[in-house]
Amino acid sequence: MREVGPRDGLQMIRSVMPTGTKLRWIAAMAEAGIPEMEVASFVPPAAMPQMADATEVVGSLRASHPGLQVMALAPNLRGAQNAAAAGAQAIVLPVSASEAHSRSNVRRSRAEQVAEFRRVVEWARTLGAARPSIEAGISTAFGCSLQGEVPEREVIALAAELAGAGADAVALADTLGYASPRQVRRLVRAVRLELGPVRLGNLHLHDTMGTGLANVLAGLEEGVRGFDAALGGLGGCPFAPGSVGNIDTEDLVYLLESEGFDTGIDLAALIETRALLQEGLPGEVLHGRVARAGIPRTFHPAREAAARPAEAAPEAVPATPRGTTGPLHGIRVLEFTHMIMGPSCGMVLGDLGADVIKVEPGPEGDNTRRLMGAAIGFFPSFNRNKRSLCLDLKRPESLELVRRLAAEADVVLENFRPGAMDKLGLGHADLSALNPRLIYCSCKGFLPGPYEHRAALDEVVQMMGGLAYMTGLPGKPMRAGSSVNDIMGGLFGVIGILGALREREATGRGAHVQSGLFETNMVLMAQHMAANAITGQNPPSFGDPAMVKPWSVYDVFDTADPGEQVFVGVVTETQWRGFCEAFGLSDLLRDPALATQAQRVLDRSRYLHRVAEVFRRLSKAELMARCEALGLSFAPIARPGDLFDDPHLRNSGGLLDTEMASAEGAARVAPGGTAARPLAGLPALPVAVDGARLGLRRQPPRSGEHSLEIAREAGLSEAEIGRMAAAGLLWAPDLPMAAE
Ligand SMILES: CC(C)(COP(=O)([O-])OP(=O)([O-])OC[C@H]1O[C@@H](n2cnc3c(N)ncnc32)[C@H](O)[C@@H]1OP(=O)([O-])[O-])[C@@H](O)C(=O)NCCC(=O)NCCSC(=O)C[C@@](C)(O)CC(=O)[O-]
Repeated sequence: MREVGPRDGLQMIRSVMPTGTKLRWIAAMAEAGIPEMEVASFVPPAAMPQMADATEVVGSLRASHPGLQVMALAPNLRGAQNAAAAGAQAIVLPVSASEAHSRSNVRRSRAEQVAEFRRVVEWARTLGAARPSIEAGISTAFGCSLQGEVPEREVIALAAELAGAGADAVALADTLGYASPRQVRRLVRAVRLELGPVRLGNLHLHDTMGTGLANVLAGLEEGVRGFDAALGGLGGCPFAPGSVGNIDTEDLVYLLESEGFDTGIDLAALIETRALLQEGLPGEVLHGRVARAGIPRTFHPAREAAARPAEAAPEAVPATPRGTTGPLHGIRVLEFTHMIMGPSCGMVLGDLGADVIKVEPGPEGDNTRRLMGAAIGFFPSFNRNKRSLCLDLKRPESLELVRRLAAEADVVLENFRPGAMDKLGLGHADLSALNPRLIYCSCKGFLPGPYEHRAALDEVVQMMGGLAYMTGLPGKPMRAGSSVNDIMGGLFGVIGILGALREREATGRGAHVQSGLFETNMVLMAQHMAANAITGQNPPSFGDPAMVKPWSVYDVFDTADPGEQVFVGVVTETQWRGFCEAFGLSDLLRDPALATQAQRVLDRSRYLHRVAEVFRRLSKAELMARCEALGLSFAPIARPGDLFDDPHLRNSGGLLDTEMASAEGAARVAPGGTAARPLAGLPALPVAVDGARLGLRRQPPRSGEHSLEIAREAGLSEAEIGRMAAAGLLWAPDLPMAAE
């Protein structure tokens, strides 16, 4: 919070405030907690008699308020030198984006004022460590009453030029108060991208059109954390006709505190300082809604609200249960995917609360819906919590809608063949040029390198990446029984996206995230590569009887129930003792050849057949109950169909009741055309946050189920949507299909 009333506010008032009253007013505001203030303007007193006491004001405040950041405005080198001599810790030099305003305000062209700014920076450098910081304030950044529109690209270029000239910060000023929140978002975003977050200075807003506080919110959303304001809403630029008051400091404090930002300012004490302002400016009308209405009893400063126990909080909207909105609520993902790797990445983002739009070819949608055999379950497993938009991307007329969506999206996600998205005009270069904040995630077979042009499947990378060797029998490589790399590759994509989202908060810039199937498999192989490096040998595979199991008991055993097996693990000395005693094998404890785990591991044949005999006499249920009572690790050998009834999964929110209708391949398996289970509990994400699981907000969509609502949200008129549908560019189940 920077108070600019003593400078921007007073320069618009004809009467001159007595220096003594001014100093008392500024002191009172500082004591109310205002941390920094523009207290004067170093201009010729003849031009602005209100500022004739600038040197005295700055000098006196530096002496009386060492904790206050004392700042001043100076239009030129001479003013900056005077300000520094008086003791100003920071100097703001105005540089107009509007040529006409520049000539009216500082009687120089914009280029001449930039040159003046350079001179100021160069002079300041000669002062060494004690120099004041030099800020550039870009006036009329959002429009000008003299010139009219101020092109955004000129403001961005000016900001870059001033930063390049050595500005410590570059602030954006809406001198006329014409800005809208949308304009603030765009310009702040672009300038921040150009300068980085550190050198983006304050947002200086006026409230001419009543949009001041709305613009503050837009700035906050774009990461701005410094705002100028004037007590009593005074202010304006005498050289920009039509310029009226700054946003009001008291109202801004009310807004920021209510939004949870701790300004460190005592609002009541601040409002009291209006009396001193009024005393110095008798007859002047002061603005400000909070001061007029009084601070409501419902107001709780951020620090106080944070310290209040939850039950004492005002009747709060009940916290939205996690899983209803989720931590990625507000993030928009545009997904172009098929199979597993891309869809699983999008589903995790959707589970975390993002709005995921899956763009599918029409009218039948993603081919994955119609896969058969072992792939029959792919679609419903990896496409919940998404909306479906059916578009023909091969026709350039469709691309306008996709571009509109990409311009507003946070994330684009794709897993097509290398180069396929570029061919469509939707590659990273195309879309990031459209939306520099975009995070573009490509899930591919291989990361950049010699193999990057290759297509890949999970099985391919399991074979070439050693996993099939490690899983199979000697001479019989075997892939893992699930698409481990596809799913994990999608997850690594999510991790990259989350990192890029976090980084974007600081830089304002998106990123190209890439995730590779082969490289994912290599994460799984690290332990075996390390084993090879240590022993000098390839480890035997898990299917190889020669593999040395590192524990006393770590095997699958038959039980008395025909065909039913149980895995049991005995992995510590304590477990071994308890196990032998409980199962009538105490003699093994007395055998000196089996005294340590290291001995047992090398001589398992000496006792494992005894263990197997004992277990074969017990039912599956009895064996598991005894293992559970003993605290041993054990597991039944489950098949997929057993898992729907697993009591732990069922009673812990671990299964999400998912419609199977999107698995269209099922119609060809089950006679009669219906899947065996129209609704099935499929696994939720394996994480709980504060004890809650992430849930199902949307069933896997029908193809094109949300085409209409998405097209409308993107701003297409009904007529445009109708034309696209008639031309066979866009499909929705409730629209008449295009003529074949
Ligand atoms: C999987 C492959 C090999 C298939 O490779 P592919 O068959 O060559 O297909 P594609 O995915 O590259 O191309 C899709 C085509 O559809 C088009 N298209 C797309 N959307 C639209 C639309 N809306 N409207 C109109 N057209 C559309 C798109 O433009 C493109 O057109 P083309 O360039 O061929 O003319 C490849 O995609 C790839 O390498 N992807 C990256 C790596 C990857 O994801 N691999 C894993 C996929 S396999 C999997 O997930 C399951 C599996 C098999 O691994 C399971 C297991 O083994 O356990």
